Amino acid sequence: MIPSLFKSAAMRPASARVARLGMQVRGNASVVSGSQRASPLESRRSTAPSFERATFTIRDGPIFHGKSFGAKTNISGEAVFTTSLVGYPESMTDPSYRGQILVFTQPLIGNYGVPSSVRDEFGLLKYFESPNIQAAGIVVADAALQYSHWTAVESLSEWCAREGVPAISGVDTRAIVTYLREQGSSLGKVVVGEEYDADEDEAFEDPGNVNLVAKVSTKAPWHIPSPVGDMHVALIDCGVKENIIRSLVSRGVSVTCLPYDYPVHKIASHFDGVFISNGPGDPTHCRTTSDNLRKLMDSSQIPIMGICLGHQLLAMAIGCQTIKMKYGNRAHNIPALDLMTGKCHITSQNHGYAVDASTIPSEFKEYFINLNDSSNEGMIHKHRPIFSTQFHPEAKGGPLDSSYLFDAYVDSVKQYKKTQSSLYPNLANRPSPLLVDLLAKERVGVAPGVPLYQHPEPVVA
Ligand SMILES: NC(=O)CC[C@H](N)C(=O)O
Repeated sequence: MIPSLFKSAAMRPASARVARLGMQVRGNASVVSGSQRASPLESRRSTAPSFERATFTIRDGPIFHGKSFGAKTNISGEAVFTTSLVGYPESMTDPSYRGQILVFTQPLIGNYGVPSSVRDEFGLLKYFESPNIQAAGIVVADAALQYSHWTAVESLSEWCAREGVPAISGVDTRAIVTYLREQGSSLGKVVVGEEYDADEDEAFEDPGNVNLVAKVSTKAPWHIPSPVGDMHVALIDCGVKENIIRSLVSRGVSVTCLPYDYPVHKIASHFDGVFISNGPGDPTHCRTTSDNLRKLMDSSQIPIMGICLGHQLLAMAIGCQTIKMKYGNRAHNIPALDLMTGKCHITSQNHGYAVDASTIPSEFKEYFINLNDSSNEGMIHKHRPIFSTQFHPEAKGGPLDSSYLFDAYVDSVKQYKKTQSSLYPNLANRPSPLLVDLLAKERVGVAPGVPLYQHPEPVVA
């Protein structure tokens, strides 16, 4: 029962909230013991390794006791939850999760193992969204120690340990998520091995204070050619997912990935389109990018598409405000209504910020809205080929409902290229050395004459 003294969740002290969630309260911190919980798979395994104890602690909130099944290291970050049922390799390697401790509501994680770093016909990672795990740590109810899938090469536990990412299992993720939904996304900490002592607490690091995009964006431009078409797009890499690049390259669009703060407006005339990727953290850390986009839209009619952080940055460029959501939207089944067609699409999402739709200026209109919480899901220019979505139309792990948006973008890129080629025949068939020299001229990072490398190598943490 909620004590009548406290009118809203926000007014109740942590201990009252914790008691309501069915946790044991000790002093001003609560303890949930998961050490006796064994997953059915673990109990069937005859050579089950022994795991160290670990705790997951929410700042000013409960402590959950479980066991470590990843790297023996301690981390702190923003605790967020995803309700996705599948796709943990894709989610964990999504650069938008950088700095976040990812709590899975799906109770059993790891049962199909972890695939290899094999690349596809375009040289892109087939099963991951970036070369490394990006989430700071993971929290699951049960971690499957036995796994089975034809693509699997190692267990979730081995992968986390190899990548230096702590992971905790045997905790009540239902209680964690209930807490995060009531309190909002909170800072959290995973501590492995030692007995957690709330009195000797180290500071909780807030990734919201850091420009995470600067950490995940490419440091120098790189190029990936499309074998099936002659269009060419400049992609502002704020932490791009492999499947966004694949969605373009497979549709005949060669992609040059640029650092997030690259002055794209200065070189836009050499491209047929501009794309702004997803990425981690608070969009207001990337004002250089939104300023560049403003200059781009003022000086060119080039088609533009943005996804997630890309949507937020495009919105900032046209004067919109962004807001931090209470606990964000992270799932593969969120309904978004297309306001142009009246059709509802089931979408994949991973964001903690949103565009305040009331600040969208009159030359744009709202494109999609979220049918769960009515938040903004996209915007579109009334006359020009510019649009962006908060959800992920490229969605690796699915659903594919909104992949038609890439077709729409590529159509506008094709159209623009045709118009530009007839207006400026000299710009057609631009050789790539020109591009390298051009990129070098605008920004240090690429030496003239040196070929652009094809794909960044995995970064060893
Ligand atoms: N997936 C993304 O691009 C996330 C965008 C932004 N970092 C947010 O949390 O809202």
